[in-house]
Amino acid sequence: MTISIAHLAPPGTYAEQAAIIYRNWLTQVTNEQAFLCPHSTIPQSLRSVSEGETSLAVVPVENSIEGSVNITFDTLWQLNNLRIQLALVMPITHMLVSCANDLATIQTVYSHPQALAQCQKWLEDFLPHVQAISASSTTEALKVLKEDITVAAISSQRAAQLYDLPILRTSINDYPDNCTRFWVISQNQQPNTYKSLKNTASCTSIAFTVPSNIPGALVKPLQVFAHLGINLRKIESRPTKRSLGEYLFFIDLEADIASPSMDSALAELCNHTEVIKLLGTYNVISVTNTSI
Ligand SMILES: O=C(O)C(=O)C[C@]1(C(=O)O)C=C[C@@H](O)C=C1
Repeated sequence: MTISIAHLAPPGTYAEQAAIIYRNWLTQVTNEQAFLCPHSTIPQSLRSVSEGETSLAVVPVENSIEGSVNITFDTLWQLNNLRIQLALVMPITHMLVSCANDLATIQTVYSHPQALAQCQKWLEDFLPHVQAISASSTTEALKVLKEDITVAAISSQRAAQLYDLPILRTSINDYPDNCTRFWVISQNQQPNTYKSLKNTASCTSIAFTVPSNIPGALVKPLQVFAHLGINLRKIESRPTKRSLGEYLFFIDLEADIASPSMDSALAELCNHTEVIKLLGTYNVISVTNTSI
């Protein structure tokens, strides 16, 4: 079987880098060949898995400076047949890439909105008068840089090398320990091939809506976890998009779905939620750590 892995295009994105790291691991442990499938957007990457065009997608979920990648959460809620297989935490070090000789020449900086936000203070301090323009990825604007020395992009060192472009400033992210969490997503009902080798998962992610906008509507589902001693790692709300002030909730829990306490929690949660979706049970690994 040949495995295909969808990720955000074009070449050089951080999502591609995460997909390459995951592919190398997969080939090493399963002996299966895997190839990368670039897609123009994160929703397109996820839809390609949902529709069976690709086996897997590697998508960004959360950044240590800027927080959640909302489009990933919104798309996962909309598509019903996807499961998280693994989480990868990857260090992110942004470069200012440009053919200009100095900062004074630059008039425009392009990057993905997440990357622009991760370098917001640096941009205010060192390029206060430039126009920051959102692009569909950190590498989208790199192809125009050789034609215009007034333009810069925020990208990775690997991307600068791939496009043979000079780096004007290194490590421009506002906090040095910047990192992004990616999820490896497959269709549900997959064998454990795509997961880490450990027998138990350290994390389970779910999403739900609550029955109505009444006092205690969110407390009740949260109390289920408190009573069963299940620790919450993260909670995120997103608008349902149906009406203003109506939310759905994404929760990461520190427990394997197969544990007895999670079994009880899921049964109990059905009494306090309107729609509930299991997003996956998986392990979290750091890509600097080779122990997956
Ligand atoms: O544009 C890219 O290079 C991406 O892979 C997207 C993305 C993101 O959406 O968070 C991934 C990691 C970084 O946090 C910045 C951008």
